[in-house]
Amino acid sequence: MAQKRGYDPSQLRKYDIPLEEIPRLHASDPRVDELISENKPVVITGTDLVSSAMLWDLEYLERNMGNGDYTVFLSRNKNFKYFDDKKISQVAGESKAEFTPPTRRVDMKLPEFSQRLKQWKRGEERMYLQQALNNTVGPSIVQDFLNFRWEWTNAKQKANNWGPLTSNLLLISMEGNVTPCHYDEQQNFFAEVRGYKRCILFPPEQFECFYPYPVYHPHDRQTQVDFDRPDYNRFPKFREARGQEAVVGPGDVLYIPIYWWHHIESIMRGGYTISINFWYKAGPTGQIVYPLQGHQKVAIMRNVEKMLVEALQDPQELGPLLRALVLGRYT
Ligand SMILES: O=C(O)C(=O)C[C@H](CCCc1ccccc1)C(=O)O
Ligand SMILES: [Zn+2]
Repeated sequence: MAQKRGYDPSQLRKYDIPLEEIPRLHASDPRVDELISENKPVVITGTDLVSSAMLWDLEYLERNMGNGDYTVFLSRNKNFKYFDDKKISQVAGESKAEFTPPTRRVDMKLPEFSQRLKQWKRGEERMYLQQALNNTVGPSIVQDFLNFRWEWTNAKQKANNWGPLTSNLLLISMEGNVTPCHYDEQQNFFAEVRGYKRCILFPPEQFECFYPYPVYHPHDRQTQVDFDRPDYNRFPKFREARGQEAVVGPGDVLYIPIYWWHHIESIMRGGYTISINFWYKAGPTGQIVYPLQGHQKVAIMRNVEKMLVEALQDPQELGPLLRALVLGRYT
C-alpha cells in the first residue's frame, strides 16, 4: 500500500531541475556513517536527537520560552534570502542604495509571534523566526535542550573530526516559506521537529551552476539564480544543475554536508514548521590530497576573492583584473 508520508506532492513547489532522492536510512544502518564520512547527504531516522523537543508546538513554546525577544524576519514574498548586514557598506556600485534588503528583521516576544502567525492573512508580510538557542530561553526549554541526544551527535562529531558545535538555530517557519539556495561553511545536522520541509541539495562541484554573489556582497554564499524564474541568459550553466531532494518530517535528521548548496521550503498548506539545526565548524584540513575535492576549490576561490578585494580596495576593479588575468591566457 502507498506508504503514509504525511504530505501530498501538490504541496511541493515545482522547479525545472532534475531531482533524485537523498537516501533515507535508520540510525543503526552502517551506511549512515559511510555517507557522513564521505561528506554526502543522508536523511537519518530514529536518532532521537531532538526527541525531547517533539512536544514543542507554539502553545508549549509560548508557555515556556520566557519573556525573551526572538529574531523574526518579515518578507513581502515567500522568499527569506539571508543577508549579512555587516557587508552592506562594502557593496559595490554607486552606493549602498543599490542593495535593497529582501527581508526586514524585528524582535518579537513569542506570544506575539504565535498570535500574528495564527491571525496571518494573505497579503500580509510572511514571518520566519530564526533564533539561536541560548540560555535566555525558559528553564523547561533549557531542560529539553539539555535532553537532546548529545551523545549521538557528539559521537558523529568526533568520528568525523568536525570542529566545535557553533550554534543551534531554532527555526519556526510559516507554511510555504522558502529559504533560497545557499551554502554554509559548516557541517549541519538539520533536525525536523514539527511539520514537513522539502530540501533540495547540490554538491559543491556544481559551483559553476549557481553563480553565487561576490564574497564581499551581503548575499555572499547565496545563489543569484531565482529558482522560480531562472535567467538562463545570465546564468546558462544553471541548466546543468542536478539536485538531490528529501522531504523531512518530525524526528528526521538531514545531514547537510559543509559547502553543499541547499534550498529549503516549508511545504505549502502543511502548517507551521519547527526545525533545529546543529552547525559544526569544519575540522582541521589535515593532509592535502590531490586531486582536490570540490569544496576545497570553493574555499580557494573564496580566499582569492577576499585577497583581491583587500589588495584592490575597490571591488569594481576585481572583474577587470580577473578578466585580464584569464581571458586569452587561461581560456
Ligand atoms: O540550517 C541551515 O543551514 C538552513 O539553511 C536552514 C534554513 C534557514 C537558515 C537561515 C540562514 C541561512 C544562512 C545563514 C544564516 C541563517 C531553513 O530551514 O529554512
Ligand atoms: Zn543553510
